[in-house]
Amino acid sequence: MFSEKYLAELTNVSVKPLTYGEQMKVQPYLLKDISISIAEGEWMNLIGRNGSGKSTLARLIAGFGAWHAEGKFYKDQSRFVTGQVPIVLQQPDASMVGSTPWEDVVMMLEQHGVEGMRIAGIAENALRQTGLHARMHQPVETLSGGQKQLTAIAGCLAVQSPMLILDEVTAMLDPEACIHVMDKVRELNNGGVTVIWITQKLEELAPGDRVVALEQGELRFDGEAEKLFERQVMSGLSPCEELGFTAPYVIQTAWELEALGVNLRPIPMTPEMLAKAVTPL
Ligand SMILES: Nc1ncnc2c1ncn2[C@@H]1O[C@H](COP(=O)(O)OP(=O)(O)OP(=O)(O)O)[C@@H](O)[C@H]1O
Repeated sequence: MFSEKYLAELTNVSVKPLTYGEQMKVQPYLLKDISISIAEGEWMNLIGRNGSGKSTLARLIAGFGAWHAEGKFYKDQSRFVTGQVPIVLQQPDASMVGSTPWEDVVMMLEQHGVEGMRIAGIAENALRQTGLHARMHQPVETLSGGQKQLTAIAGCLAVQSPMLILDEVTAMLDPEACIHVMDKVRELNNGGVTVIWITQKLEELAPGDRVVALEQGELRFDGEAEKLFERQVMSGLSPCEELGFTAPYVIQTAWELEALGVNLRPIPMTPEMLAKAVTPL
């Protein structure tokens, strides 16, 4: 159930590329007729294949980008200090400007015109929130990819954005770092920060999460993660399969069990949930 208080709302939004000619013929729209609302405190996963329009949608919500957009777009400007939503990108080095996490966050605050006397306290707090406090003076080149991503996230938190957009931030991290970054961002979300989590890894979806799926710039699914994986009676396929995504191993196992007549609804999304669902009471 999504809250009534929207931070951003798009109604029938379409985006056309700025360049015309050949590109317009192959791809007249980058996004087509998108209606979507993002409630305060929500965790929204945005999924889709390469080129489906995820980053375009993220940049539109964030307030960056150069295209022709049409339709209605509302953002609660009173909640965004700078009017823009910070985006953390896939490449850990892309967002680092300082030579240590401390310097990076301080520079972010200076850029946003935060009063000098307040900067140290805010920076320290943001680095503590992301678990980087003990490493805040460590040279950037000695930080791991995950620690760099957490530094970028700390910078976003420091400027008090009520929303964070994370664009495939775990794509270049090892499995342990992925879990660490994900846990930290979940913690921030539990504390009230609205999160748009862009991913191609469906194992990152958690039970009860909202999932929004794009295909060739069009909205193809907006609902709970469990529904993405539930096979329909008529077609025998789940929205996940219809969209051509590979389901996580635990979901594929659940489908096999369902085919054998085991009733598994809601569909178990973790190995623990699956084990519990098939264990006789
Ligand atoms: N400003 C622009 N002008 C023209 N075309 C653009 C522009 N921005 C993006 N595109 C095109 O729009 C399509 C969607 O790109 P986008 O980066 O949003 O997809 P994506 O789902 O994030 O892909 P990926 O997973 O590969 O990052 C692509 O075909 C891309 O080339």
